[in-house]
Amino acid sequence: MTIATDVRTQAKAEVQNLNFHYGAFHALKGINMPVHEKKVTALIGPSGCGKSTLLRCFNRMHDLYPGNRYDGKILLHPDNTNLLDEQVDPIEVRMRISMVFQKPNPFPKSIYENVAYGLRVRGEKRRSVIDERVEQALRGAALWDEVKHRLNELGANLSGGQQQRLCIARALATDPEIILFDEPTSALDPIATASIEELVTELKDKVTILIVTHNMQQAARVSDYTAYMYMGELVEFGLTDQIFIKPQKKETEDYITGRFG
Ligand SMILES: Nc1ncnc2c1ncn2[C@@H]1O[C@H](COP(=O)(O)OP(=O)(O)OP(=O)(O)O)[C@@H](O)[C@H]1O
Repeated sequence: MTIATDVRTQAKAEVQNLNFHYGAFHALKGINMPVHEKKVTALIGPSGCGKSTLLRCFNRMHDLYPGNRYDGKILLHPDNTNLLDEQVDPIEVRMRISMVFQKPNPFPKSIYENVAYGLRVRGEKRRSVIDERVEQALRGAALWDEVKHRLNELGANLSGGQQQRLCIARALATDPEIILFDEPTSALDPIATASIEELVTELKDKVTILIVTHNMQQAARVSDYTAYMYMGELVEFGLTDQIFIKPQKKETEDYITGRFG
């Protein structure tokens, strides 16, 4: 595996010798990779290579199903917490690391309550604090101006692109350190896709981002770093410009240029 990184940026997280099993199936094999702070890292590779599996390790989603097994570490800096440690509460992990899914999935609640949800789970009861955080999160997701007069309407009444921005606002509300995006635009039209891509680029001023995408142009447009995976292994990791212009491995080049995959 080839790792070329920009040493000037700090790692927000580090994947160390990560193996993951779905029962008997060995889905991730010895993954080592930094996740740079306040940068966008794209996970790319052919269908079934393990992109979503890797993403889901970061917020311990796999804990929800029996038979799944992690080995290795994902260290979250600055406190060096190993996110995969059994002693670490997955609920706490999910407060620090939020996820935005492929299909917009607002809760069957109002726009306001969708965004307030994580704060309420955290035990926040002060209405003024919740109001302020909801507005901040909706502004952060570039949705405030479109919804400020209809906060009590159901989230599901919004367009697909707006629903995805609502899910991003919900993810932002708890002030996460990392946001995981799992193919966030694959269910959206080109205009909604462009607005989500623009948002991802703006968000990296505040938060570290990891994004799974099938769309090579999207990876090239939005990410600073790219990881190319194949059959559960990390083949190459580096600055996106380098991976797309001058990859070090032939397998990466074949995938990027469409000769394979
Ligand atoms: N719940 C599961 N149980 C068993 N195997 C699984 C499970 N989920 C995924 N896999 C297998 O793990 C491997 C990696 O799947 P994963 O969904 O991470 O790939 P991916 O790169 O995200 O693919 P895609 O781009 O098609 O979404 C695949 O071989 C898949 O069949």
